[in-house]
Amino acid sequence: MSIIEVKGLRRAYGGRPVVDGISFTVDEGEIFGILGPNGAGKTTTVECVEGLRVPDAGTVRVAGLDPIADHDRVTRLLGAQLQESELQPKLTVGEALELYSAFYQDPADRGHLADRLGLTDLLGRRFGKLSGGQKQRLFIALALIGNPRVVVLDELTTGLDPRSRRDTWRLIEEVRDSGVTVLLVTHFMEEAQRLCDRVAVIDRGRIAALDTPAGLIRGASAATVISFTPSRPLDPADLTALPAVTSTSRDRDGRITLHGADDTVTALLSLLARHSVTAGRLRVVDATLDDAFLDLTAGHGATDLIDRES
Ligand SMILES: Nc1ncnc2c1ncn2[C@@H]1O[C@H](COP(=O)(O)OP(=O)(O)OP(=O)(O)O)[C@@H](O)[C@H]1O
Repeated sequence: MSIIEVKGLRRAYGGRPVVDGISFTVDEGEIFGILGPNGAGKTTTVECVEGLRVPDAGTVRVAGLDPIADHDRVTRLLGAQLQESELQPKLTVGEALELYSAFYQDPADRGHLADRLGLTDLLGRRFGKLSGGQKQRLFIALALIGNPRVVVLDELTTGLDPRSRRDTWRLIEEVRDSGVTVLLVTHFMEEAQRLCDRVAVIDRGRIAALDTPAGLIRGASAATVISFTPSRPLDPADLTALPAVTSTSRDRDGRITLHGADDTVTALLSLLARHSVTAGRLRVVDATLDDAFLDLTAGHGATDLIDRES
C-alpha cells in the first residue's frame, strides 16, 4: 500500500521550473531513495512532501492527507530530519529530546529512543560538542520522537567518515525494520545500493528512472565492464563492432576497457581466439549504480556524485 503519492508535481522559482512533473509512490515500509545531480530538484520535491513548500501544480498525499491543507495531521505522522543550524549549540542532547517530544501528544519513550540510538551516554552533552556522527544520531532520534509512520532524511550521511556512515546505515535499516517508511535523499551510490528498496533518479526536475538499484544497473546501457591488456594491438574497429558495446577506451599502457553486456564477453573471447591474441589480466565486472547513474544523468553535474570512497 502506498503511504506517499506524488502526482504531476511542479514547482518553479522565479519562473524557472525546478520540479517539472514528478510522479512516484512510496509503499509503506520501504526505504525509497531519491538520487540526482546537484540542483536536480530533490530537496524541493521532499519539501513539498513535508508540506514545507507549496507546489505550483500536482498533488501530494501522505497517508491520504494533503501536506498543506492537513499540515498538522501530516506533521504528526511524518518525521523530518532537522538541519544542523536548527539546533542551539548549548542545548544538551537530553534537553533537545525533551523539547521536541513536547511537540507531540503521544511521543516515543525518550529513554528507549536514546538507548536505541546510542545516545544514553551523551544526554548531558551539548549539541555544539557532538561529533558529526553523534549529531546525525540525534537528528534521527528527533525525527523519530513523534512515533512517525514516515521519516524524511535529506543527505543525512554527507560529511560523515566511512565508519559513521555505515553505523548510520544500520540505524536507518533498524528504523525501517521497526515499520517506519523512509524517504532518503542521498548523493552516495553505495548508500542507495545498500539501503534502498527502490530509487527515483531525478534529473533537471524530472524522473529519469525509477526502479530497484539492481533494476537500474540492469537497465544501464552498459551492464558489464570488461578490461584486459592484449598481447598484440587489436583493430579498434573490431572492438567497437562487438555486440552490445557502448564504449571502448585504451589507456597509455595499452589496457583496453569495454562497456557492454554478457554477449560482448563471449564475442570478445572469439575475436581474441581468431587473432591468436591473449588477454592479460582479463577482468569482467558488473556495472555499479555509479555507472547507471552516470548513464542516466549524462553530463548534468553527475561527476559530483560519485562516491569517492569507492
Ligand atoms: N527558495 C529558492 N529560491 C530560488 N531558487 C531555489 C530555491 N530553492 C532552491 N532553488 C533552486 O532550485 C533548484 C533545485 O534545488 P533543490 O535544492 O531542490 O535541488 P537538489 O536536487 O536538492 O540539489 P542538491 O543536491 O544540490 O542539494 C536549484 O537550482 C536551486 O538553486
